[in-house]
Amino acid sequence: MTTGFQGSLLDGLEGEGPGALGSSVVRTELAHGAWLDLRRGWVSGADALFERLREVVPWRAERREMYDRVVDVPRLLSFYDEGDPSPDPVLADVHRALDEHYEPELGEPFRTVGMCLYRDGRDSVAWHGDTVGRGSTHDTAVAILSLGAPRALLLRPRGGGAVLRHELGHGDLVVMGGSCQRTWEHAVPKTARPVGPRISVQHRLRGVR
Ligand SMILES: O=C(O)CCC(=O)C(=O)O
Ligand SMILES: [Fe+2]
Repeated sequence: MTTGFQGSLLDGLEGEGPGALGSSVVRTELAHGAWLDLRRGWVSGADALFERLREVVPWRAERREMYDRVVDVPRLLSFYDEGDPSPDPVLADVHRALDEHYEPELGEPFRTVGMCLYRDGRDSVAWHGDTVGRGSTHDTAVAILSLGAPRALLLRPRGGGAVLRHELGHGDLVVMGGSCQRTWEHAVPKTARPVGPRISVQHRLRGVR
């Protein structure tokens, strides 16, 4: 095994790609008009897809200003803008399947694909909402495919309240919808546990980052 995480033995037997969505998607209504959809094990062949993306995606390290210092962003990033070709045919299928399921509800397709590579437990994303652009004022949706080692996605209401925790990995789909980006925050915290790498693939609507 070269992936550094424990892949499922069954993974890939049914062929690679997204499975059904439909009634296999479990929606949880959250407070303040937010909702969260979860579809475990949505993409089969997730190990192979993970390996290909790790190879072919042009991962970038970024530095950001934090208060009076410039710090390393603790994860690698890549961004595919509207119209950019997908780096992998399975990801193109994923995008199509998301649109088939969600466009009737959202009234528009997913347009951009952001990717994060969490190299190990020291990589993370701090509490935030995806509020650059429309997400700060309008309902939106962010659909995230998780590949590789499971990591916790945390959610908390902005006004304070209990933290929700979902371990995501290995082909799981999570979709944050409704007011989630402006009324809740999410994070992938660092962990001291020895964990392998994880890739998250975030699909967003036009004008949302
Ligand atoms: O890696 C994830 O699942 C979340 C990433 C995220 O929140 C973001 O890039 O805005
Ligand atoms: Fe985010």
